[in-house]
Amino acid sequence: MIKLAANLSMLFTEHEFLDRFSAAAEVGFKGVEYLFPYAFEAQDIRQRLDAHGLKQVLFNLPPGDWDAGERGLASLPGREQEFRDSVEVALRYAEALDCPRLHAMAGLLPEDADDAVYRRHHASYIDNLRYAAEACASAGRTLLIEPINGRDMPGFFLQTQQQARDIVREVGVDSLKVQFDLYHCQIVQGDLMHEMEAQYPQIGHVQIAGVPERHEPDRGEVNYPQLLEHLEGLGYRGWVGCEYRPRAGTVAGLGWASAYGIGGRT
Ligand SMILES: O=C(O)[C@H](O)C(=O)CO
Ligand SMILES: [Mg+2]
Repeated sequence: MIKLAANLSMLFTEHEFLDRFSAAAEVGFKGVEYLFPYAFEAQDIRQRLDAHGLKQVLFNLPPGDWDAGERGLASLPGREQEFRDSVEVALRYAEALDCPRLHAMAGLLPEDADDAVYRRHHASYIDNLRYAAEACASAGRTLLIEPINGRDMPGFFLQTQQQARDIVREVGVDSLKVQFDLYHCQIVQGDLMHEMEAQYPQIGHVQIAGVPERHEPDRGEVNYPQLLEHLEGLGYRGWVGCEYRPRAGTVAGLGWASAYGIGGRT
């Protein structure tokens, strides 16, 4: 059965962050993900996970200066030491939270990037991902890269599924996998069933949201029940992150999730 994880950066935002864990557990979630844990002491998060029987399934490496518009460090030339330091911070939190997956956001290309700039970003990306994937492998964890659409994140370095496959192959470290976000894939290229099958061997995590509004997955362009059934038929037994902004209240919008054991008060 598909295992849904609550994305606490988007769901249950009716509550303060540390109170979202109990809110998610209350409606049946067994796994949680979010953008970043770093504003909190790891033990404060760990206490919530343990108190509510939740697994920490994913979070992101530090992204650089998020408030200044940065969206990851992995492909940024000249920021290699900062990226390596971010890997160490993320691995410390992953150890404390027993989190098996870490997402390294690629970062943004300058608007006027020419081929030479693109190649420098690509070279930094490959070197940084190799370093991080080897560090994750040593810690028994998986490093993820995620194609993100250029409408939500203009200039994001990694946007297509084929680009992600090529980069995973070029890095050549088994612990590097793809975070397959079906919302982004539909916006960038569509053809979701085909892309799912092509990506399946290197899928390390899946995320979903309704397209184009990024609300609940029960509205919009994508037939998620059929896609998730197909994903399970391929043999995927990982988590599916619910990374969407509820239309009118998190719990009120969970009707679609009852098919996956979520939504009833526990
Ligand atoms: O936005 C997304 O889809 C990613 O999953 C993310 O973690 C960065 O925002
Ligand atoms: Mg995502």
